[in-house]
Amino acid sequence: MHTSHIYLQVQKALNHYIENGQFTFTVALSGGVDSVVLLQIMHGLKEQWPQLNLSAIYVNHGLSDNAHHWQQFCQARCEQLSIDFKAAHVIIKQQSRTSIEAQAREARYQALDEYSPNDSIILLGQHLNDQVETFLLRLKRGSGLKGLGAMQQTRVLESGRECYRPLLAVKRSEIEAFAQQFNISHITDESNANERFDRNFLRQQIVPKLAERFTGFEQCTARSIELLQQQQALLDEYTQQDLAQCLNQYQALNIQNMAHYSAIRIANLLRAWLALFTHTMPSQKQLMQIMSQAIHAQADAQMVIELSGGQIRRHQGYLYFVQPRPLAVNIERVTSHELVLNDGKILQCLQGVGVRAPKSDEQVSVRFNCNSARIKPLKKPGSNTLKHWFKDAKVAPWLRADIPLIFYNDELVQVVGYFISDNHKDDTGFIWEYKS
Ligand SMILES: Nc1ncnc2c1ncn2[C@@H]1O[C@H](COP(=O)(O)OP(=O)(O)OP(=O)(O)O)[C@@H](O)[C@H]1O
Repeated sequence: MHTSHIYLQVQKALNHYIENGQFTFTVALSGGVDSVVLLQIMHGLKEQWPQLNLSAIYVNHGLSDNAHHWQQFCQARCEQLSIDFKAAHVIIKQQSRTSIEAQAREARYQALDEYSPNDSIILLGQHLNDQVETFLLRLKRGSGLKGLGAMQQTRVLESGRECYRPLLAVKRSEIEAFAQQFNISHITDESNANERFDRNFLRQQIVPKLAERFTGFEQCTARSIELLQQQQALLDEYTQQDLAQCLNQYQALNIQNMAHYSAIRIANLLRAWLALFTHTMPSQKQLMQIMSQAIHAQADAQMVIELSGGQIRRHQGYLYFVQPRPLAVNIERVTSHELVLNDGKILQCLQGVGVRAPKSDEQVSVRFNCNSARIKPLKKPGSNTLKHWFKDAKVAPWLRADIPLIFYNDELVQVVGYFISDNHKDDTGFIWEYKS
């Protein structure tokens, strides 16, 4: 076993972890030939790397009548090899929009993340043929560079934990031959034969024909995928540079800085910018709308583009992505020097240049969204409404409702972060600020 090609491939693939002192691995064990062979190889590698800390996890989706049987099979296999085993049960809530397979996959990755030991790398059994099939499925959907790049060898889960696919360069036939040679039993999922599923159709009907006609078809496709992934990585680097050029500290995009870019470069930048806030990307039509309205329209035109998860708005030469937030709640009768607002931010009252202390008959309150309240700000020519002063200070309209306003009875004495009342100014008074 130790000299077989596939064993050496896995050993080579994991070397960089071992060299960096990472010895803890969890095999995502489905009972299928790929992950069972992977488990066996990892068990073999333990002789060579005694520090290896191995475990295995089976995710029971409860979708097949056989799920329990598969779980028992995985458990028994691990007991034979003295490998720690865990079964995680997940409940798939049927949602209409996504396929049951996609939901099961998502739930599976979540469970693998949640139930695997904290410091372990999760090992997955996907191989070269899975990769080729994924590529062809994406081709059929009309994917671009990123989609055709198919599966990465490493996948980072929501928590930051790594999944790794050490068999990605190994052909299915080799894995099956290995299982046969070393008499490794495994489960066969009958649904894999059903050609109603596109992947099975490609596996059974298409890839064998292509491989018969074109020698080395799978390896050549894998080579193309590798090149596509490299080109995507390169593009990502350039995209990061563009973002750095155009983003301000509020994650708003400077329109002028990107206006001289080509249309495809702007579209790429917009997608990368939106990905900072939302998983749902705009359609091609929405993207064109953003480009024509946001970038090329009159500078002073009001603009709101609704996307799922938020709105794109333009203000003072910048594009903002505005997400729905809970309405700020007033706090009447302030008695403390530290307040927790309903969005979780903390306001504190410090001593210094600010407004005088309230008199005994003055009630302090924090209010929001009082555009018609009047104030004469320090160093401003006269008294006017808050709406006027916000405009004067170029505060984006959607940010105004979140700015805390300090009142003494019904008199506005401070607009936090912006103005203090000239009439209440005191060099040894009080000033309200956000606690960082
Ligand atoms: N029920 C399961 N429990 C634990 N691990 C699993 C389970 N099902 C699949 N895996 C892991 O995922 C690998 C890929 O399996 P499979 O190709 O069936 O999954 P998929 O997620 O639908 O595929 P893909 O991610 O390629 O679209 C397996 O080799 C195994 O490591």
